[in-house]
Amino acid sequence: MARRTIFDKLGGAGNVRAAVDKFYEKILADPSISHFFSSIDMKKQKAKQFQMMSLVFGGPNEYKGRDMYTAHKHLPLTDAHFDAVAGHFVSTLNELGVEKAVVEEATAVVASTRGQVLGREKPPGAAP
Ligand code: HEM
Repeated sequence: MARRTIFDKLGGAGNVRAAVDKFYEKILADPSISHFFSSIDMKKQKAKQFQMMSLVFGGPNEYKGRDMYTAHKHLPLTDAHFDAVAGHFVSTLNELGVEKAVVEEATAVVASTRGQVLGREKPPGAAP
């Protein structure tokens, strides 16, 4: 039997899209982080986030955006910002009724991006 990816376990593209919508509603309603998105085109951002989530969750690889280091290096982000975003991600999946083990697996993938998002780690293959 083929390995089931997190993308499949979440229920495929429709659910991942629903998760992205809910996730952004939470981010935009959170005054500790919403200002980072004030001049961002959320339609494009959601599309990129969808592609990114599909990719990290083992779904179709259609991600055309920048790596996580390059996408965030101009932003003064702290661990608190990262924790806020990661927290909204977990509550989104919980509210959608995603199984606990799948939430944990998906959260571990998001957690693995912390070093690059906060500028501490460069992407693989980057100049030192
Ligand atoms: C938790 C892990 C995170 C992931 C997986 C993630 C993912 C992404 C992706 C896929 C993009 C689009 C990249 C591109 O335009 O090529 C992006 C851009 C962006 N992210 Fe994140 N992000 C994360 C954390 C954060 C945090 C903590 C913040 C701020 C609170 C943030 C704020 C932004 C902003 C403002 C942009 C747009 C940058 C621009 O176009 O100028 N992200 N992120």
